[in-house]
Amino acid sequence: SVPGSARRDWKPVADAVREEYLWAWRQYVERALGADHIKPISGGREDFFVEGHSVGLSLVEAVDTLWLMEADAEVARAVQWIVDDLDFDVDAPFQVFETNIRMVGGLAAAYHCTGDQRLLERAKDVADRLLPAFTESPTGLPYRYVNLASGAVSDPETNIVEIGTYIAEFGVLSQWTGDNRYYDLAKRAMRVVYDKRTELGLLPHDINAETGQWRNRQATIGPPGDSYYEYLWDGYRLFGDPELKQWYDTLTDAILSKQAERHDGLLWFPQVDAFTGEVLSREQSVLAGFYAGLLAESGHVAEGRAYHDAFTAVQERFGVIPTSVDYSTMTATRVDNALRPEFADSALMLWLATGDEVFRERAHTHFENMVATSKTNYGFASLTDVTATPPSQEDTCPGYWWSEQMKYYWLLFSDTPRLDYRDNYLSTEANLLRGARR
Ligand SMILES: O=C1NC[C@H](CO)[C@@H](O)[C@@H]1O
Ligand SMILES: [Ca+2]
Repeated sequence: SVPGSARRDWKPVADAVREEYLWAWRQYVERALGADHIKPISGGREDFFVEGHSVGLSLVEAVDTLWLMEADAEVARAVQWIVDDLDFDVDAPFQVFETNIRMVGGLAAAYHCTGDQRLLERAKDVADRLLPAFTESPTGLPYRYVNLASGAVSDPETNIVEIGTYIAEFGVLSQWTGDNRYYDLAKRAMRVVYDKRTELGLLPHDINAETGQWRNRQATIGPPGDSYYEYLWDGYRLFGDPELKQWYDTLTDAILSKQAERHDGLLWFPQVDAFTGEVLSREQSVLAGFYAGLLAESGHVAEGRAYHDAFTAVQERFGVIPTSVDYSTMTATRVDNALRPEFADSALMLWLATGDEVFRERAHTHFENMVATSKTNYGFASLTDVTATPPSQEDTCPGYWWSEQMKYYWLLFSDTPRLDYRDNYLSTEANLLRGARR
């Protein structure tokens, strides 16, 4: 670690993060309370899951972040809205994966931080409405959509992210309620996928939930492969399940030996044919950046550092990392960026794993560039073109902004007493499910 004298005082940066966040929260409460999204340029409201029916997504995503920032009056306001106005009895199909990581996860984190039993009840309520997607499936691979009121399921044409990103949220529900159904259904879906790995130990990413047949050949650690791998490790970390660790290690060894390559001295993870190993694409999604943190957390620190170095080169080139780049030419293949948090996610994970100040410096740049390009009238806006001067904004702010990068910056710079920095767990949506210090 850095000798005391060289260690920078990050408190002013922590104060700036908290000030920006509480300013954005005030705009949301005044103009869009209960909306899934605020429209940050116009101050309007926007639905995320179902057109015409918001379920307070940004508010639910914000609760644990507000709590970690010791904004207790704002926490109380948010909890009051959840108790009084949040209703999941909506006769419409909700995407099972997004509803889990955002709503189940957000409510579970709010309960973990506040201890308010009513929040656990709401987390269980919405999780129970998702279960038919698993129990109605002939293979155990969940359907993509479920009607929260009728339980009708739909869309078996799914992928390993939407099949395998449940065990963290479902597992703590099983732990906190004593009902193992949640854990067992989440783990079974992961096992079915793992048992279909190819001879090379790689996974394609698209699969039919009714037939169990792969629908593509490409393997990726980016979307829609990413959080399947993440949750194998997370399930082991949270619940000590040795099978999940064995599955994770087997797949990760295959990825590191067959799905990684050096280019201009930087480490990258191309898309490859899962059956032959042939490189199919050298495009890298900004979402793949989470993998640097996962590698570091799971004992592959050198590779994690090297992959974060690669994305740092992209951040240094573009200022704000484009949605995807071709790393063989370092050109943007998609110039937008929907306020994606992954670079900051893995910066926090790498800092926790190594104590190396360089990750706080990189995250500080990420924060400053985000404020400089996304801040607008009533909040922070996604960007439609990071290469424009100035970058052009879109009148929308994604729900994960309230849960992810602002929380990562706060934890990196504040040294808040509300987090156990040695033993904690943040889900793929940065929902705090372990390590709150009340
Ligand atoms: O796992 C996820 N994928 C996409 C979003 C962030 O880019 C967010 O919902 C979450 O981090
Ligand atoms: Ca994530």
